Amino acid sequence: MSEPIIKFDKVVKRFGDLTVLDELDFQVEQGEKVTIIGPSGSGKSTVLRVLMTLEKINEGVVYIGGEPLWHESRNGKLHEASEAHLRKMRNQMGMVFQQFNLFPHMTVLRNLTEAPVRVLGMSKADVRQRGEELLDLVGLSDQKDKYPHQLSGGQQQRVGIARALAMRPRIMLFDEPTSALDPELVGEVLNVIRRLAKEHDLTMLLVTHEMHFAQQISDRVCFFDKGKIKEQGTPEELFKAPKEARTQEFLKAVLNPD
Ligand SMILES: Nc1ncnc2c1ncn2[C@@H]1O[C@H](COP(=O)(O)OP(=O)(O)OP(=O)(O)O)[C@@H](O)[C@H]1O
Repeated sequence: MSEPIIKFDKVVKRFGDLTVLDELDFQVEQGEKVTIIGPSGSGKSTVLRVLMTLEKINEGVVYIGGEPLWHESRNGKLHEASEAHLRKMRNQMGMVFQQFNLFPHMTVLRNLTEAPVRVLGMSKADVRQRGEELLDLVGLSDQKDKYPHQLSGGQQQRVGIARALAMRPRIMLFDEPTSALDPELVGEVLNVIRRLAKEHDLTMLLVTHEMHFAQQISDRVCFFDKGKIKEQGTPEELFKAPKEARTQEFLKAVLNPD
């Protein structure tokens, strides 16, 4: 098998005395769609935030496409990465947050074109065309001249997805992308992610509380508990025949809350 596109090698992340990632070993293959599920506080979002270089790690090494994320190799040794290295590595990833984080003073299309022009130095014409294609992909071609406050939460989140894709990432990270939405708007966002997963060769890593969706979309589901992967497998294996008592208990609680 080729080199994993994401690899966590004994990664430790602490906040003060609290160990949030506990010598975590975790890998994602190129093109794989992986979902992380688990109880609140188990470290799920931290995995994504570490990848997006929003949280530093304390120990271990994270690799993206075989290259250390938080380190640079000099004279055969790993040293703390420079800001330029972090920026280069971060540009390989796109992240969709719970809160959509759109630029409020920019139109929908400008939200998509701003960073590719400014950060990647792409031509305005190319970026505009790509932006329009992406708005088509998320079903919002007719909204391109509106401002974020004129859109529903579901529409804003679809712009958030298109905006992340506009940076041409190799890896898409989704951090509970529907948890801030009214229930009737969840479906339209999940549909867009489902379509992306099906039609594109992107590597996708998702944290979600939507178990049914995780089941449908994932090649692999990882159950996190206390900063480690307690159990992982295909959706079929994990949801239909979980082996660990902790996984069984968690799934029972979330699938049959009453
Ligand atoms: N900046 C921070 N400072 C201190 N503690 C933090 C910080 N960020 C996260 N934590 C703590 O780290 C732990 C793991 O957080 P994380 O957000 O990764 O959990 P999670 O599994 O995604 O949970 P949830 O499902 O509730 O979002 C939690 O106990 C959280 O309170």
